Amino acid sequence: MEGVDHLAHERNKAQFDVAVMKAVWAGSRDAYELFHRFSRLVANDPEMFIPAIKAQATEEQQKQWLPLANKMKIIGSYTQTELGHGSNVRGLETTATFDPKTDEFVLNSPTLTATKWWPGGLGKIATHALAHARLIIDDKDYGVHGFLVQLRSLDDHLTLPGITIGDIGMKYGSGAYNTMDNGSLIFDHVRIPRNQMLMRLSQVTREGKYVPSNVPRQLSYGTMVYVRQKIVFDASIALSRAVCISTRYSAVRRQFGSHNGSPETQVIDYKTQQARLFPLLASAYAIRFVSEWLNSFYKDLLQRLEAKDFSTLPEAHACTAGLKSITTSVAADGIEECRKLCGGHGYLTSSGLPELSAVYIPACTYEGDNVVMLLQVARYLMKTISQLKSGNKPVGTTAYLGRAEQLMQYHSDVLRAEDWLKPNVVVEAFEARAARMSMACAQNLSKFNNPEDGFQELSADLVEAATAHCQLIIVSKFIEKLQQDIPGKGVKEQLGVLRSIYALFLLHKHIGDFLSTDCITPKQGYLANEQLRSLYSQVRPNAIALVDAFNYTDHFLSSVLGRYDGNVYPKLYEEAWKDPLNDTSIPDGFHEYVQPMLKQPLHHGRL
Ligand SMILES: CCCCCCCCCCCCCCCCCC(=O)SCCNC(=O)CCNC(=O)[C@H](O)C(C)(C)COP(=O)(O)OP(=O)(O)OC[C@H]1O[C@@H](n2cnc3c(N)ncnc32)[C@H](O)[C@@H]1OP(=O)(O)O
Ligand SMILES: Cc1cc2nc3c(=O)[nH]c(=O)nc-3n(C[C@H](O)[C@H](O)[C@H](O)COP(=O)(O)OP(=O)(O)OC[C@H]3O[C@@H](n4cnc5c(N)ncnc54)[C@H](O)[C@@H]3O)c2cc1C
Repeated sequence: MEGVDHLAHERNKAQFDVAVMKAVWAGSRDAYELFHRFSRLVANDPEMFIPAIKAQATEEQQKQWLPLANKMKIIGSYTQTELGHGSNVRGLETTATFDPKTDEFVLNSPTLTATKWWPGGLGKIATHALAHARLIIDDKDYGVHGFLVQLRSLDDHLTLPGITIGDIGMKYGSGAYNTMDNGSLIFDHVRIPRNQMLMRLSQVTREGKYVPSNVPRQLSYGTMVYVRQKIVFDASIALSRAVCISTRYSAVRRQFGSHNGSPETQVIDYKTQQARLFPLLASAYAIRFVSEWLNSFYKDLLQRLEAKDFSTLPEAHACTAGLKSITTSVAADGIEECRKLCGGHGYLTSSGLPELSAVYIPACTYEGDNVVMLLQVARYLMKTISQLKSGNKPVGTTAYLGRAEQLMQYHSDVLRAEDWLKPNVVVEAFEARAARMSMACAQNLSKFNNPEDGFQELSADLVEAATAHCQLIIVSKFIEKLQQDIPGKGVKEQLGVLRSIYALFLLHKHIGDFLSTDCITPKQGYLANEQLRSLYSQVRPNAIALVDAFNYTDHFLSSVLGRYDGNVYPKLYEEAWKDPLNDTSIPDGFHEYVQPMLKQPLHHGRL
């Protein structure tokens, strides 16, 4: 039935002010208003190229290139990865050799594996590339630097001499990511003026002298820090979108449990459905709040960099790399779980979930493979621990390691299930687990003569320690969020329930870590699980309102199952009838191929 809200009875159960929760989810009332207006107007517009120019170009270069890029007079592609190397940026093979006679750089791809491979926009549309290449002067290799290279004519869009470009072909699934022209590029001695090397961090003079910067060389990786923190925000959108679909559908879908003609049970009332769905709902909120914090940390970093204060750069790298890894993995796995939570209909394109999954899963790989990113966090943790001996007091997200001695003595004092609702009880357990896992790695590393050998050998443990550290950050930031003044009837209470679900679900999932590090006893683990079950019951009446608070339009969700009005079945049927296969009752090829088979005479005794 059109116009009827089939989920109204669910919305009436809500015990909190949904309008206020919408503003909390959006970040502020203003952000909510803005999102509300614009989400109805615009689609996602991924940035690549422009942040890199801002980070790596001199002011003069920015004045020349940014207006062109902003006004779309040129279209840029962030061209870093090659066929042979993606994670190992220092291993890139493309060369940019300085020619002092002509005051130019000569870009060249010396091997097949030096072919640029993957950059978005490169295959068909980009006019320019921010190409990463090894700077060579007088046969000396100065490592990877960024160069602005024109690829195609601005008159007829044909590729310029010495440049071979193609699209790298179809990607996973048949979905929207295939509309992105990820490309391949070979340079054959392509010349560009010297001033097209991005020279904010280091310069090459007219005489061919390399002038290294007096700022950390890691600043050249600044674009990745910027994009990774944006990806954390995107993870909250992708996961919440899938959770919204599967929560609404779980309230509509009924299976079993009818007594004397009463309606069957809504699948959202099955405890197994709740135990799979509600941690994802809580994770969406948790990722949202940590992304809010990460963004403010990043803005603070930018202000410091302006003032030549580089002190928080290593932490910013560790946080953006680690949170990018954890949140994209949770979102990608969560989307797949949401598909399963919708049963068979979840596999239909019209559910919106297969498309969302196919588009989202590469987030675990692009902008840094998730395992490689966690290894970067582990390096940061090991470095922090190694500096404890010299009296360096860690700050920020590693401050707890400064209390390592105390945390090594910690034993949880939880006696009753409700004790697990206390934020300090949860934080202490997560801190102790993370500290003990990192300290154990550091201790094992010290047994190796060569630290790099040790790092390789222990890398699986190091990844787990880094995971524990990142989960501690997310739990802590959720708790800090709730220390803010949040108005609105019941809003803070609901967020408190979600915070506890998020933390206790992680504890349940990683119970092996908590037990093997002796932070909690098996009995305390059991009590945490008992508390978790009761939290699921508390979230149940609010589930629909909590996903309504994401404020997603039906257009944005693109899902028959996730419709706001819950009118699923008629729309599912209607959608199926739009399939071109249903345009005719007899399929193409039937008369040529199938009918002759059907008309073959049956021989006696055999088919
Ligand atoms: C249905 C419709 C649906 C619609 C939804 C639509 C949604 C669509 C969304 C689409 C978005 C698409 C976007 C795609 C963008 C992809 C772009 C890319 O992948 S571009 C390509 C991206 N490519 C990648 O991400 C490559 C990944 N690889 C890397 O990042 C690096 O090579 C590495 C870090 C792994 C190693 O590097 P290496 O040099 O060997 O490093 P060492 O270990 O030797 O460390 C040296 C020192 O540097 C330090 N440091 C390191 N990094 C940073 C940093 N960022 N900052 C600061 N510092 C950093 C490090 O801590 C260490 O410090 P210290 O100890 O000395 O103090
Ligand atoms: C959809 C998509 C869009 C992209 N867009 C762009 C773009 O616009 N511009 C651009 O330049 N690039 C782009 N990329 C490339 C992307 O950044 C790289 O693919 C990514 O950084 C991973 O690098 P890789 O492919 O070399 O993986 P590899 O490093 O080869 O990873 C393969 C396996 O090796 C493991 N591994 C690698 N190193 C280590 C290590 N040190 N220790 C332990 N395990 C390790 C990884 O965990 C992984 O399991 C894109 C990629 C995709 C999928």
